[in-house]
Amino acid sequence: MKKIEKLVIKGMTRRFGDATALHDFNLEIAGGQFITLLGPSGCGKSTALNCLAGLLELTEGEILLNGAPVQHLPAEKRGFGMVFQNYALFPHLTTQRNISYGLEIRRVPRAEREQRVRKALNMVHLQDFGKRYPAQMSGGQQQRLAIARTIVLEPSLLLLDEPLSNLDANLRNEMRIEIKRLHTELGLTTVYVTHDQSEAMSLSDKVVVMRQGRIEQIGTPQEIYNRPQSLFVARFMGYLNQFPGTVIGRDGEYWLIQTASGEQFTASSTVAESINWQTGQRVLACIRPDETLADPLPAENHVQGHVRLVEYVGRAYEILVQLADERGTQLLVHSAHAPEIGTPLTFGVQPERLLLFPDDEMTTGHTSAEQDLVDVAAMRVER
Ligand SMILES: Nc1ncnc2c1ncn2[C@@H]1O[C@H](COP(=O)(O)OP(=O)(O)OP(=O)(O)O)[C@@H](O)[C@H]1O
Repeated sequence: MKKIEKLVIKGMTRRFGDATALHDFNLEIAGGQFITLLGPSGCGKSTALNCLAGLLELTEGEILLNGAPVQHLPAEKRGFGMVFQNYALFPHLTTQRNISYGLEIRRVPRAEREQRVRKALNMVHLQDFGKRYPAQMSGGQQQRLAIARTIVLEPSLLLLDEPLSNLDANLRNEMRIEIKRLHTELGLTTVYVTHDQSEAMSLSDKVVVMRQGRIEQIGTPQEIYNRPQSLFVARFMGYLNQFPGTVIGRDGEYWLIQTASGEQFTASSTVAESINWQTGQRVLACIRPDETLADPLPAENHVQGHVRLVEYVGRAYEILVQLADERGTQLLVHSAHAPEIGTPLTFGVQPERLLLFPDDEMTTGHTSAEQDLVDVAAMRVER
């Protein structure tokens, strides 16, 4: 199979009638990389993957495999392997036959076939399950079989569409490690679709965050996590707390903001347009709950409120803090200690972890699918 040196996707667009499911998708993938497409339901992740796989025709754009266009090739001629969310196993074939089927179609000689099936079974730790039928195996085993069936064909590109979504939390973690191991050991190039940010963070060399059929941000997990370039990406990365303020000045790389109740904070911004911000710019200041500091309290950037709820979330207490502002803002804070309900609480946040985004309709207007995400955040705060 042709190894990937470079896969370049240029202006990939897919429309269904009047609706654009994918718009001007551009991405470069180097051989050996693990790429994740991350975003909420309906943002176009599967459409992008299916276009890459050759299961959907592109309305516009190009896919260049080592410089040669492949967008007009049928799926089977691209040499890519796809693992589907529902596994798509053959129920009437044993594990061995499920794996060997693709090799039979390709007329691989019997001896080589048997040897490759054995190797694939070992690779996914299913060597003792060769004679079982899919219905006789657990969800995790079926998932491993789906992967084995694909990698036995030595695909130049492995495409995985939410492969862990049908598994319970423990198995998901186990299989996540398994997928990364196979990717590394076999030197695969992988494109993985998920709506789970922790999966994207732990697996990827590069994360592509998508929203409404468009790419919102591309970066390493560290870049996406620490330097989200829009409020949408920030929320997706767990910056659930937000409160409004106004820019009142600049201090080197930091911004000085003031809330409606007169408190001042030093904060950062990862948004490119922030270089044009003037005094008076309305902003939303965002903090991840696990980046708030109640004990020890930092020297500056203090927020004061009252404890409304306390919940142990393992390693820390998650505290719902009610601020005294007229908007009734509630924030989630993490602390090593559990305070009494109703008591005052002061916490702080380091200026580089308090991120500012423009507070306008463009950044706060959400589609219904995105609203689900926002609702999840809101639900946590409403408890
Ligand atoms: N065959 C189709 N006909 C019409 N619209 C479609 C079709 N397939 C997808 N869409 C639309 O395109 C958009 C993107 O869908 P897609 O399945 O790519 O999203 P997704 O991010 O993979 O979502 P999920 O995580 O829910 O699978 C959605 O609005 C969807 O309704």
